[in-house]
Amino acid sequence: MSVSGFLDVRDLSVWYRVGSSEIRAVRDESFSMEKGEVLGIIGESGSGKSTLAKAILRAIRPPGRIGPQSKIFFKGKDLLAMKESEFRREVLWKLISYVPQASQNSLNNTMRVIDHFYDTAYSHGLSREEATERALNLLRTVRLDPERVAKAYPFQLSGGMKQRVLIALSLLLNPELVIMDEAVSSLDVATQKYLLEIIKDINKDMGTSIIFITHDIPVAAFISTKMIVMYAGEIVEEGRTEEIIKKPLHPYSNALMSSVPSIKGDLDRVRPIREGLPSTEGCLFSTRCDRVMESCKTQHPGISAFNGRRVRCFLYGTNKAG
Ligand SMILES: Nc1ncnc2c1ncn2[C@@H]1O[C@H](COP(=O)(O)OP(=O)(O)OP(=O)(O)O)[C@@H](O)[C@H]1O
Repeated sequence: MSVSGFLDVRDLSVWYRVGSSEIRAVRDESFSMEKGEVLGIIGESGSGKSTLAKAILRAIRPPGRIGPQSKIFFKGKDLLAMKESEFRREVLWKLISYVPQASQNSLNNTMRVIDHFYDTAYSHGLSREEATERALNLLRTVRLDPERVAKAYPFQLSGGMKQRVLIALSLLLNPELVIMDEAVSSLDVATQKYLLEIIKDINKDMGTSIIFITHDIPVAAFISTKMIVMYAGEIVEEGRTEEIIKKPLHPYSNALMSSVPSIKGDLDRVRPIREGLPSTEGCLFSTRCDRVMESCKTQHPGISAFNGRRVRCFLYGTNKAG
């Protein structure tokens, strides 16, 4: 697979310990991202999307662990090999920042909005004047009234406004990559649309690259230029968003697209995804796949290149059965 020189994730595995057993949340996955892209990561709940993001942010805490062979390069720097203090000083917020899942609750109701900006600014050596100027500009960028909102307390703002504050905050140190985890999920549809347009403008006008994690296919279709589809900790398909939306190749991607009315056809053609747990043998999706073959039940498919995409399925590429 190609190497971008921007973000290159190699052989990433993440385990969590639950009681006496371990869950493999990301299974030896590799992918790249180019500067300026909006990379959408989609998949059902529990497919490993947030874990992937947390690994890039070095936020997997024991008893969770990252496999020793895993590498995450950002502009050539091996993030997992850095000292924790160096990562916090040189990378977090400055190069890579994030808007966490359920993030509206991450603002402190006893602090004014501007104080949240000061907190991050001080820890990175930015003066109060500089922080104020940047904060007001960023609040304007996310289409908030800067003077009024800066002085407000989070509990005085609507959900959509709080989310915009968090996006502004994530941009304070002008990072090159922002990871947004379910950034619009808790909002009503009209507010979602408004916020997605703001995020698109940030990508276009500021050149900020974005990893956008969502289980919402229409949202991913609207915002992303490239897409990764995850199932049970594996990347099952990767390619340009418009191509995956128009013609999903992997049976799981196809099932996802067919489960959404606004993406493919009318309501009569909406099909819920067949229920079932990931298989413990062969292809993980074989228990739910409507194109399952005998080989899928015993052999595990690797991911292979096919028509400008990568697909993990025996129907395509060098994996193709027969
Ligand atoms: N801290 C944790 N301890 C134990 N298991 C975890 C932990 N965090 C995630 N998991 C498990 O790892 C797997 C992947 O979870 P993850 O949150 O990455 O998925 P996701 O696709 O982001 O789903 P969601 O949108 O629901 O967060 C799931 O089986 C989940 O239960």
